[in-house]
Amino acid sequence: MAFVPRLGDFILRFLEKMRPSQVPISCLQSTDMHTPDLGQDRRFVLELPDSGLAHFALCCDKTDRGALAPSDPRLETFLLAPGRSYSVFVPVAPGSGYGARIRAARQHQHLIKQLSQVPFQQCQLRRLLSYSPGSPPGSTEKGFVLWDPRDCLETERALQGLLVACEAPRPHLGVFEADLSGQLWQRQWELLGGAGDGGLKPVGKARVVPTKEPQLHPAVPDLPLSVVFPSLEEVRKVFKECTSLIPEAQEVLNLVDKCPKNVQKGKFPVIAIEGLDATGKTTVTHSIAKTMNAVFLKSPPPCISQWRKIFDNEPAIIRRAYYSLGNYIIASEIAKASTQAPVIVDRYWHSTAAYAIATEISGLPHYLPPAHHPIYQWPKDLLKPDIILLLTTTPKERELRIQERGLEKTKEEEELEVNKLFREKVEMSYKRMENPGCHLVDAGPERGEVIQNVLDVIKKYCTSL
Ligand SMILES: Nc1ncnc2c1ncn2[C@@H]1O[C@H](COP(=O)(O)OP(=O)(O)OP(=O)(O)O)[C@@H](O)[C@H]1O
Ligand SMILES: Nc1ccn([C@@H]2O[C@H](COP(=O)(O)O)[C@@H](O)[C@H]2O)c(=O)n1
Repeated sequence: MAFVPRLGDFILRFLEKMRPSQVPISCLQSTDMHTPDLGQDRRFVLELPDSGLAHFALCCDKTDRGALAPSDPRLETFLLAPGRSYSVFVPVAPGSGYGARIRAARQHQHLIKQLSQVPFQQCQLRRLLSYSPGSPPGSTEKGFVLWDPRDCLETERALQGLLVACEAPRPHLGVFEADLSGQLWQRQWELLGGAGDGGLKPVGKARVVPTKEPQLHPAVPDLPLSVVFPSLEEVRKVFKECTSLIPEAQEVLNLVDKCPKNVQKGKFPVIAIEGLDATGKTTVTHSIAKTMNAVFLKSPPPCISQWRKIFDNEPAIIRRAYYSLGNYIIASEIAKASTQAPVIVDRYWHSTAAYAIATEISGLPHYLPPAHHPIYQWPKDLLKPDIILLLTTTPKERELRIQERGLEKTKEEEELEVNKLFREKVEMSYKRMENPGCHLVDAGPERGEVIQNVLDVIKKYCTSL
């Protein structure tokens, strides 16, 4: 409660400093907040420190009370923990296309990057997703809760400065607090006007009420529009929107457009090798390519690898589109090569989809889309391999191999190392892929044995050999 006058005072000071003559007095005096009409029924999913998910709505009179769940003490425990919790959202207008979603994704990533630096290094960020039940896919909005354990003015000031400096889409800010009865509320602030107006305006407060957990993680319906694109046409649309922001996107598109479309494989077998990093894919693919006299290919292909770092640093929607396009380029190379010899591919579509699903679905592995969900299907317009092998090994063995190898790691590889749950989600997603699904191979034994096991599986299932 002490926060309210403090935030009000601060905003007064802040706005006065920014534009003394243009401070909208009405904004600064509204300490008698009302419960806003939040219009559409928006719900929120918060990833808790133990990777559980807490679901809530912001309650106004029109909230569907039938959907409310009994109280969830985890929400109070987390959002009212000593210190201060802020929520930040990047809005996306309903029905927006890829352009608006890309801008929102970049804004979200920019905020996350800034909030991992000074003076926020004492703070913690938790993923928060907002969605409207029953709305068409594409309506989820990404945000986060920033928890400042020290509740210090410096954090508050820096956060407001960061948000006020944001171009469109302008983020939404909320601050959590309890009333005297212990009820959890969110106080909401609007960023004012254009860059010249710089400031925040209190717009009201809403009760935080737990809601029932939906059957599917709310990010699932959006996956085909955000990271697991079902066709080349969809990925192209995403990348086309990127060309004005990232010139290299046009270079990638030029290469894709040179490739023949809807290609078919030749008479020789096509084998894809998949697995988490350091499970031995490169070792296996090189060795069996030699044994089988096969052509070795790798996704993403060398012709676009020079831009990989650029796209790896972009938000998921752009990063995944890059890898998807890489798969379509590789497909045309597979088509050509498989008319002459067997083809071995180091990573392909399953890598793109499994990592994407695991990254987008917050919380524990059981929140992943269930087995046989359409998201695990192979894209209809992408050349299918004859067989896909998934190399698996224990986390300990992988760690050993990573240490021994000592190469530079991608951000995702670093995450795999530290985040056991992420690793489990990638592997579980791999195992749920179907049509074609993966044949599992234990990659734990010594190299020779793994390679022999791989060759045995290929011989058993690859009838065209
Ligand atoms: N069966 C094995 N036993 C012990 N070490 C292995 C085995 N297979 C591969 N290695 C070693 O483990 C390290 C990782 O192997 P490799 O590069 O083949 O994995 P990868 O799956 O291709 O990794 P990434 O996906 O990160 O490129 C290498 O140093 C390799 O020599
Ligand atoms: N077809 C692909 C290939 C790779 N990725 C992403 O790249 C990372 C691993 O690549 P390595 O070269 O280190 O094996 C992994 O994090 C994937 O996200 C992909 O998405 N699709």
